[in-house]
Amino acid sequence: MAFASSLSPSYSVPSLSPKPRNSITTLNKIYPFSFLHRAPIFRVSCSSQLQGRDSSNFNLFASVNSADVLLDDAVEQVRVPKGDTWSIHKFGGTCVGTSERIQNVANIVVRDESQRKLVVVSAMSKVTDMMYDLIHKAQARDDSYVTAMDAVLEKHQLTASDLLKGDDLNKFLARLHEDVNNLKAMLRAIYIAGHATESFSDFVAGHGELWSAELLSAVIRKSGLKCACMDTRDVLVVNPTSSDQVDPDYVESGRRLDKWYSKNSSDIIVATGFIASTPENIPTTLKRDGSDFSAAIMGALFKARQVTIWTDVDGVYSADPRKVSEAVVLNKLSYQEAWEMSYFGANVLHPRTIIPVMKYDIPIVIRNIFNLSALGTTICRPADLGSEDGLESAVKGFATIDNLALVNVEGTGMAGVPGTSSAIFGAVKDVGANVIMISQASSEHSVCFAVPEKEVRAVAAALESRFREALSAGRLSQIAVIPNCSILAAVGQKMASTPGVSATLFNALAMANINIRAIAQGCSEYNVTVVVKREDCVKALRAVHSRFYLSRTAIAMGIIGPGLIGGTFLDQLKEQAAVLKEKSNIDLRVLGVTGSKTMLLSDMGVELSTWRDQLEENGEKADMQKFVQHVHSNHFIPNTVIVDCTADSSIASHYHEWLRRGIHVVTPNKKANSGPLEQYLKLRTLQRQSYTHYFYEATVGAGLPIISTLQGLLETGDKILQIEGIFSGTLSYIFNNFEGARAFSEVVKEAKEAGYTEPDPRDDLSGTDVARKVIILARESGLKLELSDIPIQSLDVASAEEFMEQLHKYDQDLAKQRQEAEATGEVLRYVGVVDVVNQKGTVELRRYKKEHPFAQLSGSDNIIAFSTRRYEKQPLIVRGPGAGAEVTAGGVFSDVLRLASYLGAPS
Ligand SMILES: NC(=O)C1=CN([C@@H]2O[C@H](COP(=O)(O)OP(=O)(O)OC[C@H]3O[C@@H](n4cnc5c(N)ncnc54)[C@H](OP(=O)(O)O)[C@@H]3O)[C@@H](O)[C@H]2O)C=CC1
Ligand SMILES: N[C@@H](CC=O)C(=O)O
Ligand code: NA
Repeated sequence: MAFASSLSPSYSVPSLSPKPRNSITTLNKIYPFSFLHRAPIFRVSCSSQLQGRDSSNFNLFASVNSADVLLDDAVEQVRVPKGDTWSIHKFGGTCVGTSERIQNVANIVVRDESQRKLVVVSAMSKVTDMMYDLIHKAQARDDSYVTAMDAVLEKHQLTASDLLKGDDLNKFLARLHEDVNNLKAMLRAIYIAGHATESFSDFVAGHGELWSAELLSAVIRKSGLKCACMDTRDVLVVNPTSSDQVDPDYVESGRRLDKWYSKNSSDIIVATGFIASTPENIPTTLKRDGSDFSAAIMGALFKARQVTIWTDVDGVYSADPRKVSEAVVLNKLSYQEAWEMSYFGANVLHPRTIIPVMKYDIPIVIRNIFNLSALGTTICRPADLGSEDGLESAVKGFATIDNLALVNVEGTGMAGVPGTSSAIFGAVKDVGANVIMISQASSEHSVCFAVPEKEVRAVAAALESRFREALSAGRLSQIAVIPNCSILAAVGQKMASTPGVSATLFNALAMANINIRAIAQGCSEYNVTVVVKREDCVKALRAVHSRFYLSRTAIAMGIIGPGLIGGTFLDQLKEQAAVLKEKSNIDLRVLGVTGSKTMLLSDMGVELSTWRDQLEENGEKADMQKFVQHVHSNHFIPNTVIVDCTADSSIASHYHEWLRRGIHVVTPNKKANSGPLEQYLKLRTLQRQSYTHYFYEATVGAGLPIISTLQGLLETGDKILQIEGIFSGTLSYIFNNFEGARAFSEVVKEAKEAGYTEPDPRDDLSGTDVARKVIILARESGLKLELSDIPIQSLDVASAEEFMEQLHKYDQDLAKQRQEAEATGEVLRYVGVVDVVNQKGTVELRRYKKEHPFAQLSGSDNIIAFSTRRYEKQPLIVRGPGAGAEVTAGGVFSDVLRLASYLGAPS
């Protein structure tokens, strides 16, 4: 028979009768978790349904122990040359997807300088799916299986014609045709029966591997090297288990390997991945990730130097790079770390593929076939991890699982009642649900566990039915379902021995304003698992990733109002950003800049030396919603701050919403804190209740420490009596320079040109700006005042421009007032007073003796005197320039750095 001759003569036709199940029974057995290399810790392997997402992982540990002995025996027995001489490579379907790629694989194998090489190869990409499709079609009595078979034939014919010539090509094509004819006959039988057994399917599907192995070995032989092709069904013997897995029969496989090698001895072997046979010689497969498993088993049987798994990614990432664009490729992972990462959904090796090589400390290297310059990730024993990584790598990676629900079973009747957990999880098992994590506080008042969202309804119903009596008797108070949850797991070998890792993790989550719904940490300490709201999951992942892998503190910034202050702030940031990153580990990224008409958005950070040109040339139409959305969520940095450098009340009215969304706000804009009292109080209440920060130092005295001084006094229990001062840089400048024959209007223009005035200078000259500052300080001191409670003179001019043009009208009146003051040895000063004792605020033009500190100012100086219970006789005085681009932008900048330090940056 053609297919029999193309395979090993020892094969029997797949049997239609049920196969004997010969799995290793490990349930309900206590076994030491021996490979931890630590004090003995015992894990209890209970019912597989209760343990986790892929419950078989846990039982694997038990299998290791039983299989250990067998593997040892097998390896002992194998007489083929073993040890450091062999290197194992595994190439997946995409690596051999085209003729060029197969040639590339052959080149890699030839270049490998190891003395002996065994190459495990998968079917060409898509071929396994095509083969299963043939079977489905035949089963469904769909005639098109014939043309589908021809398509598979053509694919391999074309590939072979590209790669081989002459005899080599003819030999391959002859075999291919023979196989296809046999497969057609077999598919015909399936078509007639309308049914295919699992072994029939496995037999048909496995041809993809046979053909790619034949092709690759022929291509390697082209380079003059001897290369044998191994049909692994002649060697690998496995026992299917009940959980859609197989257990290798190492002893029998070793025996068959010896037999095979005695006939096919070669220093290069290309072996089929994925396929194997049962002890009865019935073709089967190694199931999911089968080719990786084939490579690992071969690695163990040959006691290889290394197993290299070739794939299309640079290695194992510290987090899913689709979710965290700054995820890094990990150089090294321990077997246990790789295990945990894969368990939590990272695209690493399936745990079972690690077991055989782990037994002999054989490193597995994950490499990218499309990027040979990437060194890949080495998965090895903990002792080989090295210590070059430092403290931060106590956590190696983060993984997430979405679409979960938490179930919380709560009640006083649970405490001290043996069997409660068993009853809960027994009910869960009965509905076939898979428990992903469990958490129970030691008070025993509640047990909380996570299950896939799609299973939670059945779980809740089962629990309600199981505990109906307890619920009605009040022994259980509730069975609550918390939907829309995700799991975030931090994985790392060194977590066990590094204090403070959990604290750092939880702190990063708190700083990103993420609420943790449940926590679990197994005693292995290889992972800490938290449950968060699904909508927070990516943000949480980015927050913890950035905390452990990026700078200590990464902050995404959105700058609104790149005018005088905003622009100067961006320039200061440009000068200082690198120093901050290097010295203080603070990464400030401006992801957006917006004015009222145009905005500039960037995913990785606006180039700070060219932002003005970029905004002008590439700016898009300003859209505040899009701007905030971009800065806050469309990136990899967990912390966001919006820096509002406008004087706009409508921008200020967004602060509440931004803070509520976890966006920090820094601003020199006085509108929010001097606007309607009710909104102000709402804002401050929200700020105090959350971990979101709102800093506004530059609203009073520009960069001078006025707000922080007042807050310091109040927080340390001092009692404010009065705050009196010259709060306007503009007016200070004007009165400091309004001397001799100079016109008032001329001095005002100078103040405007120096950048001291408000965007609308009428605010300065009318006293409104000072009144706003008085209100800000009054409210900070606890007074509930509105701006309208402070009488100021209103100016009756249509626009700021018109006002500046008509300034000369004020010259005469002010010149007169000044002369009157001078005549009595006094100067004019515009002062603001917060009278905390009498709960009122005032602004007015006052006269001061020339010796008075308020008369000693120069330039745009502000001077603010705090009279308090502690500073009653001599007030605490802060003095210095209180307006201007550099000092104000500096004040804004230092608020941003204060935020960074609140978010964990070193102080
Ligand atoms: N100058 C100083 O010494 C001090 C100033 N301050 C405060 O700093 C803030 C900025 O002042 P300054 O830089 O001098 O003012 P500018 O007029 O120079 O800049 C204001 C900026 O805000 C932008 N803007 C205005 N409205 C909006 C809006 N609705 N949406 C987006 N952007 C908007 C403007 O953009 P566009 O041009 O596109 O309209 C402009 O870029 C003010 O609140 C001021 O009180 C505080 C302390 C001292
Ligand atoms: N225009 C203001 C600027 C600071 O708040 C002033 O003159 O003080
Ligand atoms: Na200030």
